Amino acid sequence: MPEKSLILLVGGGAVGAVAALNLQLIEQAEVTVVCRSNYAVVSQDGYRIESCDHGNLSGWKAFAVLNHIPEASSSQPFDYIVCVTKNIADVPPSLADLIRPAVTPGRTVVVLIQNGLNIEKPLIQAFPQNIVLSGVSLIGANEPEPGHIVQDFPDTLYVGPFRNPNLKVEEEDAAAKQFVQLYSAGGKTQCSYIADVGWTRWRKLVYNACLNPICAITGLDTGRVRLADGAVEGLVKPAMKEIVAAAKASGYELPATVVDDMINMDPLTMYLPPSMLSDTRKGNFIEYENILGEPLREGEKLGVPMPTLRVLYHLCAAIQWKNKEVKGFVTVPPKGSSAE
Ligand SMILES: NC(=O)C1=CN([C@@H]2O[C@H](COP(=O)(O)OP(=O)(O)OC[C@H]3O[C@@H](n4cnc5c(N)ncnc54)[C@H](OP(=O)(O)O)[C@@H]3O)[C@@H](O)[C@H]2O)C=CC1
Ligand SMILES: CC(C)(CO)C(=O)C(=O)O
Repeated sequence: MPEKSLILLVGGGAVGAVAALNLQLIEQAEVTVVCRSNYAVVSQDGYRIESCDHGNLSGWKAFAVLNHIPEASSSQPFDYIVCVTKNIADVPPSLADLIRPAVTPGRTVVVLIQNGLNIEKPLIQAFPQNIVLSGVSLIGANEPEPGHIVQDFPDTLYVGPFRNPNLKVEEEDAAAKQFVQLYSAGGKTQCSYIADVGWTRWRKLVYNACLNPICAITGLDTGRVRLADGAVEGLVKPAMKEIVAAAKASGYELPATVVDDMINMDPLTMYLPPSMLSDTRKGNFIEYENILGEPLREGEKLGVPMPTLRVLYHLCAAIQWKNKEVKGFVTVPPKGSSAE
């Protein structure tokens, strides 16, 4: 019997719960899930999962559930820390600070199953001797109430290494392939190794940088955006074409059909709420800096005009600010005071 991989999965929400389930399916891995708002229900009753890949499960439990990040153990270090939180770059703590106590330098492989661009940079800077892997997920999953996970769209995960100049390419590739093997072992999901992480991320951004903010701002799911008067021609396609142009300027040629492919990716009548819409509906912070801000900054730096995305970016920034005020991260001068 090969030894089990010790996995800490941080962020036991919609995608994290399904990832934990996949990783623990055939007991090659011992998965400890770190939860926050759903900790009480998940630790007590387990997850209730309605999944197009796994069927209906009631009371599913990972090996362990925690409400804090554990300290790394010298005798039993984590082989992987799989990060499936929303990556909110403009709200502390940073992901690197969050997971730091559990990371064993030079040993733990950090896996980012998160949307967005340049998300690896702070992690490689914080953990220069650790391999950092990219996980680009095409799942459609939500958590309508704590511990209740609904997965409508099959889990397809593309894994590859973010290149860290301090490490050997062969070791990074081997770690990515090993993780693919672990994730796929249960046979319920599509998980593949993809060497070109940049291309995979830019391709996914054609969807996320455009539909996530448009849905979050309008309150419409992707089916309704497709039905709404003029939204696809006037908003979605112009935004997507700006991402395609920014990708090209960054050295990534995307397929000619990518805009239509992304618009039609989920069936219209699935009425899929992208993760950013789920967040605005719950009053959560949104991942707009990594999903929208970073590709916008990359594109504009290279001289690509991106007027649609710039407007979407500022609308998202205003939504984020509204939530920061609600949650006490910013305060406003008292009404009627002379402050500017
Ligand atoms: N949902 C989807 O269909 C898809 C999502 N993605 C990406 O996957 C990532 C995860 O998304 P998703 O699963 O939807 O997000 P969720 O909000 O459903 O889950 C994130 C989980 O992380 C928890 N969390 C956040 N911060 C901490 C912390 N400091 N300590 C412990 N737990 C924490 C959250 O807790 P709390 O509830 O307290 O906030 C929540 O349970 C994102 O990057 C998203 O863009 C990619 C493809 C599809
Ligand atoms: C595109 C989608 C729905 C999953 O593939 C996603 O990435 C999200 O909800 O953020």
